[in-house]
Amino acid sequence: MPGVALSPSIIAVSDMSWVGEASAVLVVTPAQFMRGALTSDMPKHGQPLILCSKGIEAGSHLLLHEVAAEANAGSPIAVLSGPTFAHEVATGLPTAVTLAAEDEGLANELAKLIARPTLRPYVSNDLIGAEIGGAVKNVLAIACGVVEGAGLGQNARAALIARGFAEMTRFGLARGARAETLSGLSGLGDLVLTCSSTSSRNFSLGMGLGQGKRAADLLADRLTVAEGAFTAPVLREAAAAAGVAMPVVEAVCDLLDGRDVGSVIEALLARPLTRE
Ligand SMILES: NC(=O)C1=CN([C@@H]2O[C@H](COP(=O)(O)OP(=O)(O)OC[C@H]3O[C@@H](n4cnc5c(N)ncnc54)[C@H](O)[C@@H]3O)[C@@H](O)[C@H]2O)C=CC1
Ligand SMILES: O=C(CO)COP(=O)(O)O
Repeated sequence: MPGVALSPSIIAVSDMSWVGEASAVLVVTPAQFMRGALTSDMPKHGQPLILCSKGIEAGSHLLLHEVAAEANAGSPIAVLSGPTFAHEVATGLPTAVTLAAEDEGLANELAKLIARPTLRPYVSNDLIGAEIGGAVKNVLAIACGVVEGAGLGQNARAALIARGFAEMTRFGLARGARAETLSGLSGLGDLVLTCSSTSSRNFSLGMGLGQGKRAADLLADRLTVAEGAFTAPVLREAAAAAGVAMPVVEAVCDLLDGRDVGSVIEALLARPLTRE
């Protein structure tokens, strides 16, 4: 974000030896690189790690707080997640977020560190719920982008948000999340944000797919990460392992794998009728 100054209380580093100076570490690498970043050259000073990335680790199906606990045993862990387009936060537009830690005392302490007049953290002790909301909504945002790109209308988008939220809730509950976290800022809040704006990289990736472009070409052109593209196949596997049906997530995987939009939408709509 050229032209936007970081607060002097935040130092951005790629040289991990600086980390010792910090009172807390905001971890912001793309989800699939978090284990590597925390394992490699990061000195272990035991400060709280505040995980800001959204995803599920490929292969292990672990949530990122579980990855961080393995990679950096002994550091207290918190998750910061919610409807937060970075450019809006950076320019001081009003924003509310979930700040979750198992130890609510730690969450309260970190909330005081992070809060600003226009940035309002709400604390929680449901790490699982906070992470699943953020990871799943990225995949659903791709689906909503497809609806936009393919010109399928606003009814379809609203249906996808509601049915996608049902999928998020089923998967979240199966993995131990609490329903009220999933319907809060880091779940439904972030889902609504990213499913309705081209500011979302996931939504705009979906728009390209909806216009018939190839996923590989769209991803090759990107300078920044669209996490949903990496989360989708992992989520499909993790949902199958948990015995949870996620048809919208499966449809996104099919599109990312190159199936054509028309046949994927047709198959989604042709599933047997069922109870809400
Ligand atoms: N940009 C946004 O509005 C928000 C982003 N997030 C999440 O934050 C995470 C990062 O997103 P952005 O900063 O927007 O992505 P980005 O793509 O702009 O930046 C990612 C950074 O990670 C670095 N990186 C890439 N591979 C790496 C590796 N192997 N090891 C260490 N560093 C590596 C890149 O050089 C880059 O500086 C994602 O999980 C995203 O979902 C969460 C909330 C809002
Ligand atoms: O997570 C985000 C906002 O909360 C950013 O969304 P995108 O990664 O889709 O741009």
